[in-house]
Amino acid sequence: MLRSCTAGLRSLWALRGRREGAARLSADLQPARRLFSTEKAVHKDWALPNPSWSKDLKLLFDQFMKKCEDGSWERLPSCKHTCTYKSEDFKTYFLDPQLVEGEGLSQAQLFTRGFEDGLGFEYVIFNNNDEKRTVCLFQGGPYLQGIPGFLHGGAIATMIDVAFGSCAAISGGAVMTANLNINFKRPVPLCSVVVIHSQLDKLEGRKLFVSCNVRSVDEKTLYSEATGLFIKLDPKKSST
Ligand SMILES: CCCCCCCCCC(=O)SCCNC(=O)CCNC(=O)[C@H](O)C(C)(C)COP(=O)(O)OP(=O)(O)OC[C@H]1O[C@@H](n2cnc3c(N)ncnc32)[C@H](O)[C@@H]1OP(=O)(O)O
Repeated sequence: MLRSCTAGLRSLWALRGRREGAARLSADLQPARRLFSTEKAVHKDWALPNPSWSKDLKLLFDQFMKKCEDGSWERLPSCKHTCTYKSEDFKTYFLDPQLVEGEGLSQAQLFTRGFEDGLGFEYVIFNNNDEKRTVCLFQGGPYLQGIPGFLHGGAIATMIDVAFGSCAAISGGAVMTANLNINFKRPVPLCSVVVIHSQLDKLEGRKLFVSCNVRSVDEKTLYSEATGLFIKLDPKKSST
């Protein structure tokens, strides 16, 4: 395992070197890195394959893209600068308008998208709105190491939180994490791909109860199980 991880790291560093030219993305990948615009800015969609994605991740991505064709599943785009996930709701209800308008948020970016390709969180989330569940395909890079050769538990918790957030948002819209419970059953090898299956178990007023499991690509290894409580934000309340 360690040998394959070392090989993975070596190829990541080689990749990094190759990318230090003027063209950051290779020409053939530029169409895949779709750009889409909002009123204010142009944002890159990070939930698409890049050269650091392993064969496993690309294969699973293709399988889920196929499932999207009949509309039962949808791939969630992902921006560094929170152009998705109804960020306007959060701004309206929870942020000081001066902070929003001023320089305060100009440096802000999504924690999980703050790493160079392949070094941190590589992931894509697919939603099944009818079944109120999500699948998150996640490859944790070398900067997420905890004990040598394995992912940091905090990185796994982060990814579970993000996957849960997307799952809860299907029914709740703008939600926040109130509680997370994680059982870490097996360590996750660095640079491997895991699949996080999340589902909404119960909706009770503003409370959304979710659960998930984190498994290897072949589903033989159960790495973690978790439950979470998300609260639908109340526009009449302020968190500050
Ligand atoms: C593109 C981006 C995609 C990224 C996805 C990212 C996902 C990441 C999401 C996060 O990490 S959010 C950051 C971490 N979370 C926080 O910082 C939340 C901090 N907590 C709060 O702001 C408030 O506690 C919260 C908004 C969650 C709830 O406050 P409210 O005032 O709106 O609700 P309230 O306290 O009235 O509680 C509503 C109900 O939930 C229950 N509740 C709240 N917190 C609970 C808790 N921790 N455990 C159990 N029950 C809880 C509470 O008892 C009550 O139950 P009942 O309706 O039955 O009376």
